[in-house]
Amino acid sequence: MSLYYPMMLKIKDKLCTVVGGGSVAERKVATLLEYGAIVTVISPKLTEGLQLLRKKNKIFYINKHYEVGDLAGSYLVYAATDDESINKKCRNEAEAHHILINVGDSPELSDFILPATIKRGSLTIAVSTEGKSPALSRKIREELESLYGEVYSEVLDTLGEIRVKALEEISSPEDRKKLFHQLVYGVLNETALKGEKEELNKNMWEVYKNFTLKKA
Ligand SMILES: C[C@@]1(CC(=O)O)c2cc3[nH]c(cc4nc(cc5[nH]c(cc(n2)[C@H]1CCC(=O)O)[C@@](C)(CC(=O)O)[C@@H]5CCC(=O)O)C(CC(=O)O)=C4CCC(=O)O)c(CCC(=O)O)c3CC(=O)O
Ligand SMILES: NC(=O)C1=CN([C@@H]2O[C@H](COP(=O)(O)OP(=O)(O)OC[C@H]3O[C@@H](n4cnc5c(N)ncnc54)[C@H](O)[C@@H]3O)[C@@H](O)[C@H]2O)C=CC1
Repeated sequence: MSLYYPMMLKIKDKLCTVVGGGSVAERKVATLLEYGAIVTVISPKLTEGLQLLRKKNKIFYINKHYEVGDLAGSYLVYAATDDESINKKCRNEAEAHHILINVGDSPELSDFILPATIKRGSLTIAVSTEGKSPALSRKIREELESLYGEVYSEVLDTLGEIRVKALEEISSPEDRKKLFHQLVYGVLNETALKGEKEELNKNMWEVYKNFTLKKA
């Protein structure tokens, strides 16, 4: 049985707290900001990277050691100090108030863990090992990166546009499914993906046109 339930979480404008100001905290802060969270860091020390974010007003900073009560109002928390007992205290407070927490030194104590991810526009590919081997997650991420290149960002936008149009213009769900499979399995072969993006977009729309003509 899987211990961690995979899902995509919206954290834009949510209050997220990171306890600790080291390199692990810095990495976690970076992803939180990337996804639009409002980030507070609690730590007596900050890395240079975090100090820079503070100067640019990208994060709120509370210069102190963690104390029980500091997590009040948080939606999500990272306990990323180098002190196991402090991380556990954070875990206890979060648990008591139903706040989602990731404990940097303990997948077991974490409500959620981070996968290794690839972003290509709207496409996200995530790899996780239930915390058994972050190094393997990283290796698989690197392998998938060359398989799913930047071109997928545009491909996906076009697929999305075609899908919106198809939902309006093709009434049968069976037919729509056939079309989407033709697009995904047929047009997106290796040679097409290595060619010109314009050509690929044109071909996808061509498939759509031919499909609707045949059905008309
Ligand atoms: C449980 C988890 C908690 C969490 O969510 O943070 C966790 C925990 C720990 N990682 C540790 C070490 C390393 N972490 C990495 C890399 C990444 N770690 C990430 C996630 C996770 N790490 C979660 C589980 C992910 C899963 O299920 O697979 C990635 C995928 C995503 C990210 O962090 O954003 C990112 C790759 C990003 C990328 O490149 O794509 C490397 C590799 C490297 O740097 O080359 C090493 C050194 C090699 C090694 O240890 O494998 C240690 C210290 C162990 C020690 O003390 O020795 C702990 C603590 C522990 O295990 O107790
Ligand atoms: N999840 C992951 O991907 C990884 C997790 N780790 C684990 O994460 C932890 C942190 O690692 P690093 O960032 O490298 O450590 P670090 O030593 O660089 O940073 C620790 C930070 O915690 C702060 N801190 C210490 N006591 C505190 C307290 N009472 N309240 C608030 N802040 C406090 C320190 O000021 C410092 O900024 C370690 O336990 C390590 O095992 C390590 C590597 C990867």
